[in-house]
Amino acid sequence: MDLKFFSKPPLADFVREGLRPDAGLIFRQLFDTSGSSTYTYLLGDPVSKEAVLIDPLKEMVDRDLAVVNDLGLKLKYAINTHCHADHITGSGDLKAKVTGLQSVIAESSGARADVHIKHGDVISFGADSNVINLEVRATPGHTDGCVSYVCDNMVFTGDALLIRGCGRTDFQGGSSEKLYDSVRTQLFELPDETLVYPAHDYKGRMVSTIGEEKELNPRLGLKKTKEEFVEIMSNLNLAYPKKIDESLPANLKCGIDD
Ligand SMILES: N[C@@H](CCC(=O)N[C@@H](CSS)C(=O)NCC(=O)O)C(=O)O
Ligand SMILES: [Fe+2]
Repeated sequence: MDLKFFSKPPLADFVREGLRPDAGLIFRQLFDTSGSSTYTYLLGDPVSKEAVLIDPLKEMVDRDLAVVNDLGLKLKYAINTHCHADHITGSGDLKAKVTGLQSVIAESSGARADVHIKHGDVISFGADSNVINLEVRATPGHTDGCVSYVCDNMVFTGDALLIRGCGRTDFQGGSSEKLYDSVRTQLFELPDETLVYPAHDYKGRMVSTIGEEKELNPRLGLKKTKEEFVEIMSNLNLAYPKKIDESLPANLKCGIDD
């Protein structure tokens, strides 16, 4: 086995040790089987029980809240990596169901939210003795308002970097040149062991590492020049997401029905 690609399993029975040896981090990766192949991530502090969801879906809010309730967690934020084109965010429904919950998205997305974040900001939750930080890194290119969130040895990349792929760049102000620069300067600069958790996978894969993607990503791994990447992206010929016409307007309003 090539040890270069071996990383310590991030989860011990889904409770990761290491962030704080005495406390850890509650972590769940939840998958939408209804069509969008979206991953929603639940991160929680076992001490204070404060928790956040990254990229919740409207259709899956009840599933997410069941997990949150089972674990005795209190949701503080519904955090979005970008204004999604293929599904409606669960942020609006979560706000309606969870008192005090705040929605989060990048200011540059142009979408409505309670909290607008930008590159360099830090989103914090958890107890004073176990503060869990998400560092915001702007990773535009799939959309202009895409951000990734770094939490200790994990990065939540949204649609900027997918496992052995990346987000498309043919709508929502997408730019292949920008995406290449974002991945190279903001994501590939992270340690190779950093675990990559994307917003989607269409082939059943769940996690990768920065080291793997640098070596093996067929679109923008280190062997690819920007020119080669732009050429690849201009020939993807993907069909538009089926729900784009309902998703974009709804997500610009944070998924809240007027
Ligand atoms: N078939 C799906 C949409 C698939 C798609 O376009 N996915 C996006 C991410 S959601 S905006 C993407 O960037 N894909 C990149 C790729 O290489 O697949 C649907 O109809 O919803
Ligand atoms: Fe997207």
